[in-house]
Amino acid sequence: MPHIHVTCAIIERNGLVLAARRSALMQLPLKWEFPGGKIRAGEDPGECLKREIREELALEIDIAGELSPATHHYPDFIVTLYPFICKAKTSGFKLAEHAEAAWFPPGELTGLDWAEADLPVLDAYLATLERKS
Ligand SMILES: Nc1nc2c([nH]c(=O)n2[C@H]2C[C@H](O)[C@@H](COP(=O)(O)OP(=O)(O)OP(=O)(O)O)O2)c(=O)[nH]1
Repeated sequence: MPHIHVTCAIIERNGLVLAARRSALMQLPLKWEFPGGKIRAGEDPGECLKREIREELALEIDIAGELSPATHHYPDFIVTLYPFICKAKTSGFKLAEHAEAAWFPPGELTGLDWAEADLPVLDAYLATLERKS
């Protein structure tokens, strides 16, 4: 069973969070995710994430923190997500791969149809916001 290692970005700006919807042609079609991608051999995870976000959304980010990695078993592969909390330098983005992306108030994120691996990541992120409030 393949095991892939994927960085993903929880990108904040002005109290909103960016979520992206996978295209119909991608694996896990039309599921919502935190954008990111596979870590290349020898690549620093933070650099991987900045590269992926630039490629997929033409967005520049700063990394502000990270959450614990989360491993999920899909029927045909295993993924470990490495989630980073990021700040976007600008609000505008340009879709290169995703079906759509949008800025959401954190409280609306749970209503999206997430890739299953993201559910514990989303819970952990929302818990960090609870602790801050
Ligand atoms: N980017 C991302 N991928 C996720 C998340 N949750 C989740 O299960 N995945 C899965 C979907 C994909 O099978 C895999 C990531 O692959 P990808 O296609 O986004 O990565 P990539 O851009 O490096 O792909 P590629 O260059 O090989 O086409 O991880 C998530 O929040 N973000």
